[in-house]
Amino acid sequence: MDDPCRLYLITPPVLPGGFADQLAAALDAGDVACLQLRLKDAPRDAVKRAVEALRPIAQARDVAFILNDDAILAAELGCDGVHLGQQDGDHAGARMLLSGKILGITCHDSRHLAMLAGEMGADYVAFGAFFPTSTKDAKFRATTDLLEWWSEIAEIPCVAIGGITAENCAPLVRAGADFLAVVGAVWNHPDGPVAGVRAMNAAIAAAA
Ligand SMILES: Cc1ncc(COP(=O)(O)OP(=O)(O)O)c(N)n1
Ligand SMILES: Cc1nc(C(=O)O)sc1CCOP(=O)(O)O
Ligand SMILES: [Mg+2]
Repeated sequence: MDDPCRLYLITPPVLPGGFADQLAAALDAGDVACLQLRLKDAPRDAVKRAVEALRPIAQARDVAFILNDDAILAAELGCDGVHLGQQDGDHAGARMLLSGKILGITCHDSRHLAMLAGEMGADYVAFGAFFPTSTKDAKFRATTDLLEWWSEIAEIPCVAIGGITAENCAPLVRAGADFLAVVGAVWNHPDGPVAGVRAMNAAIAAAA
């Protein structure tokens, strides 16, 4: 049997006050495979301080701590890996720098980019956006046939991202997504992030 689909949590783009406590409670609320720190446009020092505060919270719970965009900082600060987009520098260099750590690569809606990422040694490929999202101005739209195709031909896990919620995730799970990456479904959940993690886990389990 295939490994079950799991939740991949990404931080809000700007961290609110008291975020460390919110994060600990969210990670204690249910299964979370990875936490990605994604602070767009924050100065390097602020990212560094956030890694130092949040990495121990994730790692103490066996949640892989992934840094967005910056392979050098990820290596320097003891992160479990890095997530790189197509404009985020040298993927092959990051693979060498972070040997033994997790390297995830954004592949948008592209089979070609996914094949290249796989050949280069990525630990996962990410496809998206699957749904409209207010978290970022997503320029690409992916569909479930991409997840079905990738699951058929590749051993490397795939992540689905973009506008995913407990209400709309079932087709992605059934199409073979190994991970569902979310921001808003957890941090903007009307009943708070603990309820968001519980709702996502319940929806993933129900879809499987
Ligand atoms: C798991 C995951 N998938 C995709 C992305 C998007 O990465 P990128 O295209 O580099 O865009 P930014 O996140 O840097 O705005 C991601 N971060 N995580
Ligand atoms: C960071 C990111 N990358 C995307 C892509 O399509 O590559 S969509 C996205 C935003 C994910 O946030 P939410 O779960 O709130 O939609
Ligand atoms: Mg990026």
